[in-house]
Parts: sequence; structure tokens; C-alpha cells
Amino acid sequence: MECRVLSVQSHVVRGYVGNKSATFPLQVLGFEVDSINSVQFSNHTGYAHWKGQVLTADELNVLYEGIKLNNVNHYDYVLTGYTRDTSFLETVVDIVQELKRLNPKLVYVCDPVMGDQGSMYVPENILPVYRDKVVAVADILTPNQFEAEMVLILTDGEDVDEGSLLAQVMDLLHQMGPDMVVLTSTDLISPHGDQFLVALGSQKMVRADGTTSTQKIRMEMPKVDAVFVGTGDLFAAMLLAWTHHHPKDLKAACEKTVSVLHHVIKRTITYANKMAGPGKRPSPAQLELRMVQSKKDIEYPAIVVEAIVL
Ligand SMILES: Nc1ncnc2c1ncn2[C@@H]1O[C@H](COP(=O)(O)OP(=O)(O)O)[C@@H](O)[C@H]1O
Ligand SMILES: Cc1ncc(COP(=O)(O)O)c(C=O)c1O
Repeated sequence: MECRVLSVQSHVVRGYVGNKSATFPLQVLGFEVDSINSVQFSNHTGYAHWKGQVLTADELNVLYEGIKLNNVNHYDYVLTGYTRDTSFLETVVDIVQELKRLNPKLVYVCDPVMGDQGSMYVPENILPVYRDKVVAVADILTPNQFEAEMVLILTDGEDVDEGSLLAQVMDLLHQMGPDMVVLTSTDLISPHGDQFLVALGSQKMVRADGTTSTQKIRMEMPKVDAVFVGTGDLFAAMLLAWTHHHPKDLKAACEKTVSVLHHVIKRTITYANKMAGPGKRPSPAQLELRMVQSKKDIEYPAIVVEAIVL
């Protein structure tokens, strides 16, 4: 049976963020992907220059209307990421609610892209829309630590830099709606040292007697000293794919997700460093994710990042 995803994310002419980062890997894994481009930019906004167009809420409605008139508005998943506009995001919520009425099993995977390391990179008025409307309809939520703290109105990372407190943060997010929460990057220090990036995951489980519990895991990945863009989008897409195959096994889904990320990042940094030359830091263009497989890939052994059940 085909599995169809509606992915509402950015499009870039050059590079790999948003739909460019999510669609191809999902297709490789056998998913049908219908994409709506929330923006069409020349490149991601981390370059010195970027140009392009932003889709309005009305234009989004027109596209959805066309899909609906042809009675092909039946989806198994909705995936959303980078959005700058409040009314656009509110329209996404309306569409998700309608699609959920048509398919009560539909799973909404939401990456609430707002910022990182204490600063917002989308307009601040988007925050209340995520907090009050979007999180409630999301089934899987993939914030980084900063975004999770913003949704919960926590002021800064100082209060929540311990694993046990971040576990509470994930529980609070569960209470707002999502059955699965993955903090894709945190300020936690790995027992293996500061060369590792720590991510946490939590999945709500219903026991046979109807009571609920959560399974929590920790993932540690070797940290690469570079800023990648599009990795959050790839993470959310891969989590969608691997939770589809392992719906009740958070550890397996996250291990596969993070292994893909690790593989792509390793391939990207190897290429970027080669392009930049000895001792030079790669440019944003050189750091574009290497998505297309090449024969060289066989030089990299299969990478498996293991998650720890907490
Ligand atoms: N510098 C890095 N080194 C290693 N892994 C990284 C790095 N940056 C991102 N990742 C990978 O990408 C995932 C998503 O991280 P990130 O891009 O920070 O998400 P977001 O965009 O949601 O903040 C991480 O869980 C990790 O697997
Ligand atoms: C156009 C666009 N889309 C998406 C993203 C999100 O990228 P990431 O997956 O790293 O969160 C960015 C980040 O700058 C962007 O500029």
C-alpha cells in the first residue's frame, strides 16, 4: 500500500533545505511525497544574499482547493517545517484538521522551526501560533532545546540543562498533544565528552489497562565543527519514515534517523573540507548537504548510532 505525505516546506533553487532536503530521501524510502513550497528562495538564508517569493495563506488555500476538487486530498502524513507567516501557519492547521477528519489515522509531523542557541530566526509573532494552535494537532514534534523552551514559555536554557529536567520538558509537551517528542539537539554534555551532540526522545505508550507511560531515550552523535542547514528538515523527514516502519519502537526509529543524519553529515563535511582547502572553513555553499549518492559512498561503512533507553 502506498504511503502518501503532504510536505509543506521551503523550496530552494540551490542547495538542500525544506522540501529539497525531505523529498528525495523519503522517495528513496518508498514514500509518495506531495510538496507545497511555503517559500521559493534562491538558496537558504544563511548565505550572504537570498532572493525569492513567499507563498501567502490565500495561495496555499488555492493549491489545497485544487487537490480537494480532484478528491485526492487523502494523506497518511503531513510534514511541516520552516514557516515565517502567522496566517500561513494557521491555514496549515486548518488543512491538517480537515485531513485528519478525512483520515483519523493521519500522523502530523511538525518541526516547529523558530530558532536555535537563544535566538529566533523567524518573526517572533509565529511563536503563539505554534504554542496555542499547532502543537495541539501535532502527533510528532521535533523541536531543538531552544524551540521546546519557547513553546513552554521557559525563559532560557539555564533552568533545564539537566537530563531529568529535559525529560519533564518532553512530558509537558506530551500534555499539549504530541505522542512523540524528539529534542533534536540539546545543551546536555555527553558522558563521552563535549565532542558529542546529545538528542533526547520520548514516546507516549498506552498500557493494556488504558493507563499511559512514556519511553525515553538519549542519542549521542559525534559533533562536527561546522554549521549545517537543512539537517533539522532531514531529521524530521527521516523520523517520519522510520516511525512508520517502527511505530512502537522509538529506539529503533531514532537510531535509524540519526544514523542517516550522521552518514549525510560525514559525507558533507568530507566534501566541504576538500573544496575549502587546507586550514580554511567551508562556505555555506560548500556545506550544502550531500544528498545525492555516489560511488564514493561505498567508501563509508554503514554508520549506526545507538540510542540508550533511559
Ligand atoms: N554540527 C553537527 N554535528 C553533528 N550532527 C549534527 C550537527 N548539526 C546537526 N546535526 C544533526 O542534525 C540533527 C538536527 O540538528 P539541527 O540541525 O540542529 O536541528 P534544528 O534545525 O531542528 O535545530 C541533529 O540531531 C544531528 O543529528
Ligand atoms: C529557506 C530555509 N528553509 C529551511 C531552513 C531550516 O533549516 P534546518 O533544517 O537547518 O532547520 C532554513 C534555515 O535557515 C532556511 O533558510
